[in-house]
Amino acid sequence: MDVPDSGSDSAAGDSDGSESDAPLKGKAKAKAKQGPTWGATATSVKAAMTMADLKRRRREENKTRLSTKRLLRKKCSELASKLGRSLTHSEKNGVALQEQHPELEHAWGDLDNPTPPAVPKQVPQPDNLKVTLLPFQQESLHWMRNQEKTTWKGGILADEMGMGKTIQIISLLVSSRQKPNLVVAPTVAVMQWKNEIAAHTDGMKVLVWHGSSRETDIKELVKFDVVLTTYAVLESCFRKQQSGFKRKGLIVKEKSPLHNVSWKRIVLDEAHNIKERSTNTAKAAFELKSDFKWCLSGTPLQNRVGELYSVIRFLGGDPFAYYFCKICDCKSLHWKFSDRRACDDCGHTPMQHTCFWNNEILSPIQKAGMSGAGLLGFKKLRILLDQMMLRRTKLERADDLGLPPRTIIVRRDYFSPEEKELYVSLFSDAKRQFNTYLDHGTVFNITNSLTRMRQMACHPDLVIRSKANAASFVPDESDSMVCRICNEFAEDAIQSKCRHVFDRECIKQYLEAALEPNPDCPVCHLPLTIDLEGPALEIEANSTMVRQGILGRLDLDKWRSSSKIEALVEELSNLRLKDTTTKSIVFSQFVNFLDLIAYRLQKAGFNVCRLEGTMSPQARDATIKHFMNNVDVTVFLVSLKAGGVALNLTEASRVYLMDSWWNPAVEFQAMDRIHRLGQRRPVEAIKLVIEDSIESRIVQLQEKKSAMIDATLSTDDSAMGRLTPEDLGFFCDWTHLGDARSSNHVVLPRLACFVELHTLSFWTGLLT
Ligand SMILES: Nc1ncnc2c1ncn2[C@@H]1O[C@H](COP(=O)(O)OP(=O)(O)OP(=O)(O)O)[C@@H](O)[C@H]1O
Repeated sequence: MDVPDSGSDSAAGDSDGSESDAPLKGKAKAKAKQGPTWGATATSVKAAMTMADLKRRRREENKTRLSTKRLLRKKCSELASKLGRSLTHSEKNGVALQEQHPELEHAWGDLDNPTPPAVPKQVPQPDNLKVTLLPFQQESLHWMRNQEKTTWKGGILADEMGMGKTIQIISLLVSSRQKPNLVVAPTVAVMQWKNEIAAHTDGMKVLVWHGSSRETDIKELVKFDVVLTTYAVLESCFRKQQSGFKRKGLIVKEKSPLHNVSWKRIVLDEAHNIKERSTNTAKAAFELKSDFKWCLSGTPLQNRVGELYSVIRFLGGDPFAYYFCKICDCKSLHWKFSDRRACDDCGHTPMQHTCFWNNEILSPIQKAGMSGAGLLGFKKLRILLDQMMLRRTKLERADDLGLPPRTIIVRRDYFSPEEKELYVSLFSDAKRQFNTYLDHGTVFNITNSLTRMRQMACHPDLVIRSKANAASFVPDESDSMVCRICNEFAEDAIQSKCRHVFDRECIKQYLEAALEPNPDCPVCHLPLTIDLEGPALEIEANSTMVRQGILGRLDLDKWRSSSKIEALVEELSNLRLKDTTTKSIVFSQFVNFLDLIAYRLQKAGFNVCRLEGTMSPQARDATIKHFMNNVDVTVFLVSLKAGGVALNLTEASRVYLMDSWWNPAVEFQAMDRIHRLGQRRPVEAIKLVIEDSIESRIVQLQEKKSAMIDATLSTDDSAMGRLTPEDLGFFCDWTHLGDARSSNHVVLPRLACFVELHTLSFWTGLLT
């Protein structure tokens, strides 16, 4: 018998597919609540009915549907005449949602006269906190206490980097001392948290929950005031619990202690680590249980407005993070379609379900930019952020902070004639490949070409003498750890199912910039399956596998520097002439480039030290202390991937960014390692750009992204004016197009997240 598809006349639902493997919960309860439904589970219901019953019921349902349709049409036309324009798809969806979920009508309050956010007051310093809070920190303590009384039960503390978010959360923990609390932080920040808690509290008990011998007894964990752990450990525990792991040929599942404790508070430090909602790390965070939840990030928005969904989902924002059914009262935080055809709770199709966030904010901004429905989307986003985010900038709170000024300078240099010739040849090659791709649809690896061009702008040897290109190349054990995209020793190495090794950041870029939705492995061209958030490949302690730097492949007697390295030498030499005590940090994401810089600077008489991702935590700590405590060590060469976040390096007052990164937030994070509380000298951040290369284009993109971030996070309306509707479309989240069916091997064929990179027009513009 025919079962009518109740969804045939409705618009598409909008899952990102990210929760398709969510556990089945409350199914029976919900079904009982909804009554019999059409769809996958309808057969047994039908069997129990007589033919007459079925016909009668169908007639009744059709009647209801018709009258609902008529009602919706009427409501839509009323709204359209009120707005003076035809309704968008999302707006029609919104009308349908409100019909089934009347509470949504008031979700935004009065859009024409939004309630201004409450102004936080200063509360007295908590007695048992050993550091004196600055006035703006006393205000955030007031705000946090109040937030815990709202339906959000937490929020996002998004002060700029270096304003002391750690101490602000510690003040909350001591002001209402309850346990146990969980802090999840990047690995480099864990010891910093431990030290700050030890230094500023009255003996709070802290457990660093890391390493293979960590405590598994939940009864022991709950005895601590604060349990500190990392995103990698959180993800790994969740994976072992959900999917299990192989032991003696069998799949074993292991309970995750972190997910089986009911925490008092959970704090996600550098919460942008969960920005991709479909990753295992984000899902692992979503499944944690606590009374109150806090997110800390100086850069909560890095690429796209859509990234904010993850933190809203983590906080459990109702109704903003929920999926709603358009034809019944079903509502869920999870995308629950076990059979991919019918909702586990209500039985209606995926087409009938809509994520409130996507419908109200993301789609309108994505489709209409900053006019009409898009502008309304931005207004709603502002209202939402005002409810649950506190962000102060260093400029706004300059008086409280007493920080010296920070100047950002872009130094523009040009290639020498020889460098230019090499660059043009590389560029022509990429252009030729691109044209063949356009004409014949052949394989074209954009990321490889982009990386080569960026490396060429730093020093031609990074391309010509890369391992893959070196004439005298003899593979050794360390080659198994070379990233197959940038040909550098992979500092944060992950492996694809086809067993190729990539630097995590490089393969992310590759996937994000792909022209086709499911890009192949850039090496073997098999379908690419890789867990972007999986643990990094480990180098055994007794391994002979050490990074063979580029210097070993060069004839140093004949070696010549590059325009960019000479620009740095000039900068540092001028600085040394003025003041021998000023210390500088030099960031690059290419460790081979750091080798060349180190060689050249040592020849110029500078005493340097360096920090790389392959160093153990102890070695990192020792190197940082060496730099901080020795006056004659004036230059610290730091790999951007290893030392770009969470470090306090206030002994230095100059930062040099040697190569441009697509995401400006990464650069801001790096610059703010020195511009933070504790800094006494004026700070300068100098970006070195080769003007006649791809780098000048990257700087343009960064400016657009910064404008988008300002427009979203601040109340600065002029920032919005710097963006075109097309820019806004690019910045929105397309992850719902992704296929994230497997929780362990997440493939993210995202199309738009790399701003313009995915568009043919970008490439045509760049390569003509
Ligand atoms: N009230 C205060 N008095 C003295 N020092 C403070 C105070 N608040 C914070 N600090 C110091 O400021 C430095 C920066 O703090 P913290 O690392 O918490 O900043 P943050 O906002 O978390 O930065 P990021 O976002 O870069 O991690 C730390 O050394 C901290 O001890």
